[in-house]
Amino acid sequence: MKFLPTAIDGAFIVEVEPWVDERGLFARTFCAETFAAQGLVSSYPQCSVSVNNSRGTLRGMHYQIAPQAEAKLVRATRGSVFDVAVDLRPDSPSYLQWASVELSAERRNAFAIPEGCAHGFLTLEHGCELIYHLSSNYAPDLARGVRWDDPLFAIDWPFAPVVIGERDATYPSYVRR
Ligand SMILES: Cc1cn([C@H]2C[C@H](O)[C@@H](COP(=O)(O)OP(=O)(O)O[C@H]3O[C@H](C)C(=O)[C@H](O)[C@H]3O)O2)c(=O)[nH]c1=O
Repeated sequence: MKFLPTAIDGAFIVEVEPWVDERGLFARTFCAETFAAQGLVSSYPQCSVSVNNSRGTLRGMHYQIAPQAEAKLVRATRGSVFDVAVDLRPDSPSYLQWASVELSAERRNAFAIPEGCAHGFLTLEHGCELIYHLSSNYAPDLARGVRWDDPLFAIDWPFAPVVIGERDATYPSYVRR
């Protein structure tokens, strides 16, 4: 695996290094020891799948607050998405900055996002599926969100969402801490 740094401190794009032969390929997508050596969370007790029917579906920007903040390892297993994280850690050198990566089933890449960052994505084609590895259990009472179009972050989305849920469309503007 290759770990590519991003604009967010502690967030990395994870690229696979496949072994290719006449049968196809095999690639390692996670290794606790390697992730820990990279300073990444190496334990993900929950995994989830996200199925998105239409191109232009936006989910986010979500995060959980302490004591169940989530580190996330996100990958696309069908299609491709514009995947985004925003740093909401006031003590971080990249506070309020965002980073994006095109995750796709074809590239088999992933986005490793630390605790304290909001996450969201915009699907770039119909029928996109994502797999999430999460470092904390789901805690709806601790779930929070920020606006995908908050001018404070100024995320440069490739195009406006076509499908977005009521909750995601109505988060309040973020207040700098
Ligand atoms: C996130 C989650 C949801 N649920 C239940 C709660 C709802 O009844 C249903 C749909 O949840 P929600 O609308 O919050 O799903 P998304 O909008 O896709 O949320 C996710 O999308 C953004 C982009 C993320 O980064 C998070 O992983 C997560 O917040 O699944 C669970 O049971 N467990 C979970 O971990």
